[in-house]
Parts: sequence; structure tokens; C-alpha cells
Amino acid sequence: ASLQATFYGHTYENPFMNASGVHCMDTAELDGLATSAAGSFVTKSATAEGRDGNPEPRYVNLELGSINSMGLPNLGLAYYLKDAIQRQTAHPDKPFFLSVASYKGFDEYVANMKAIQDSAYTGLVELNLSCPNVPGKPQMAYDFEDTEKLLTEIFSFYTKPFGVKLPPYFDFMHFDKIAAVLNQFDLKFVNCINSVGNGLYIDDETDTVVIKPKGGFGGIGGEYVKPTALANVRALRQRLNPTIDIIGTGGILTGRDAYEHLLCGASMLQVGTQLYKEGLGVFDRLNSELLDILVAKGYNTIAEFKGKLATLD
Ligand SMILES: CC(C)(C)CCc1c(C(=O)O)[nH]c(=O)[nH]c1=O
Repeated sequence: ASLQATFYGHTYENPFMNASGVHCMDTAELDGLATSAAGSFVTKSATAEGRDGNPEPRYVNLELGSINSMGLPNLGLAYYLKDAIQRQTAHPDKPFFLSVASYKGFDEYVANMKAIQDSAYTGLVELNLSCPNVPGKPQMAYDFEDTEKLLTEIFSFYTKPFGVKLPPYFDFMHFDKIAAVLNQFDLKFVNCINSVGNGLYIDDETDTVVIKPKGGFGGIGGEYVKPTALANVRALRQRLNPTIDIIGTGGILTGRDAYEHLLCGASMLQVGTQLYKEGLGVFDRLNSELLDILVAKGYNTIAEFKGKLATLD
């Protein structure tokens, strides 16, 4: 049996990669991912200028997951572009993903994508749509009109392959609306999900929140979010053009969690919280556990069961 994953014309040894934000801040961390058992990797979402991010504590591991309000700390788009161009030249056989964000809304998103279009980077980009839009409006991906406007603007000049990272949706009307927007564009993939926004965790000894920014409100990851992640992968797979691949992110701790994301239609799989907790060895364990599941079920390839979740008809 083989865990080979085909994604945008490349065959990866396995579908596993980090989730943007975890173990991907600088060249050293990215080198660690590149030499780990991960099939691919993605950089920390970059903004035009480098950012310190929010005051600490801003990320906390919890028994059932994690909570974070990092505030987009990153070394700036120029840093990641330089690293990416060096990396694509040194290892053309090992494609990866460059994550792009924006802290100032629509115009910065466009400017960042223009900078990549004009650069020598030719690989995949993951556009993080969970970023703030104009004050008084929700994050970009929760404003369907602005998301459509942004993608229309980007596709008017951007000719390189890219996809979008989405926050979770919780209403069938929202699954329908975001899919209707995304299906209008030649996107290579959609990554579901980003952390479940603005959760709150209370320390049971101090009766205090556990992260400093935003009065303790932060994005939730880990076991807490798997049912939501699976639902978003499944709902988007059912609605998106087959030319748009799905990356499954959220609640992947074991080979079984990975298998469930694949059943829902994911092609690549991202691991955030569990990578933070366990380190790079998590990829060796996940590969081993997923392979055991294929063998136990008599599958030779992921293609034999990908997207084949059964319903109770
Ligand atoms: C939440 C934003 C800061 C607007 C974007 C960056 C980001 C962060 C972050 O840098 O706080 N954390 C997440 O779990 N997901 C994200 O997409």
C-alpha cells in the first residue's frame, strides 16, 4: 500500500503537511519540515511588512486542543519570497506552499499577490482569507461579496497557481454561498478549515483566561474542531468543481482522523496543534498509522476511498 498523494500535477510521498502558523516561521523551521516525514509544507502567512504579533501568552496548548491569538507574527513577505525562490531552485522536486495574508484588508491582499506575481516564485500559494477586512466588517471569508471582489481583482493579473484557506462555516446557506463564489474562479484548491474563531478557555485554578490578547478570545484547534473540519471538507467537496482540490485541516491527531478527512474528500492533510505538541515526529507516526488503516482495510492507494464517505440511505 502507498500513501502517495497527487495534488496539482505533483505526486507527493504522502498527504501530510503542517498547518500554516506552526513550525514555519523561518528558514530553519521550514528546513526542518522539508527534511521531516511530511509530504509537503506551508510557510507562516506573510504580510507586506514583518510583524511582531500580539503580546504573550498568545498560544496555549489545552488537553483537547489549543487556543491562539498570535496576531500574524511573521518576517514579512520579502523574507518568505526570498526563501521560497531559493528553495524552489535547490529542491525543484519538493514543491511547497507559500501562505499569504493581509493585516490591512483588501488592498494589502492585492499588493501582496502582485508582489508574488512579479517575483521568480512559480509554486503554489495559499491565500489566507481569515484576515481582517475593513473595520466594522467580519473577516474577509465571512463577507461573500468582498471575497468575490478580491478574487476577481486577483485573477485580473495573477497567473500562477493558488488556492484559499477558509475559516469554518456552520450554516448550509453559507456552504452554498462560499462555494458559489469560489466556483467562479480557476482556484487550484481550497483548504478547510482555519481555527474555529474566537473561542474562550478558562483556567480552572485561577478563574482567568489563558491568553493575553483580545481578553482571552482566540482561535480553537485540535480535537475540539474535528467534527466541524470534517463537515467543511465534506460540504465543500460536494459543492466545488472537481478541478478544485481540497486540503483538510483540523483535528488530525491520529491516522484515523487523517483517514476520515480523506473519506470526506481531502487530497492533502494539514496538522497544526498536534504538530505543535508532538514535534516533527508526528509525521512519522501519522504515516505509519494511516498506512496500517489502508492495509487493514485492503486498500492499496488513497484514491480507492478518497471522498467515498457513506451516508445512511
Ligand atoms: C487570525 C489572523 C491574525 C487574522 C490571521 C492569522 C491567523 C492566526 C494568527 O496569526 O493569530 N491564527 C490562526 O489560528 N489562524 C490564522 O489565520
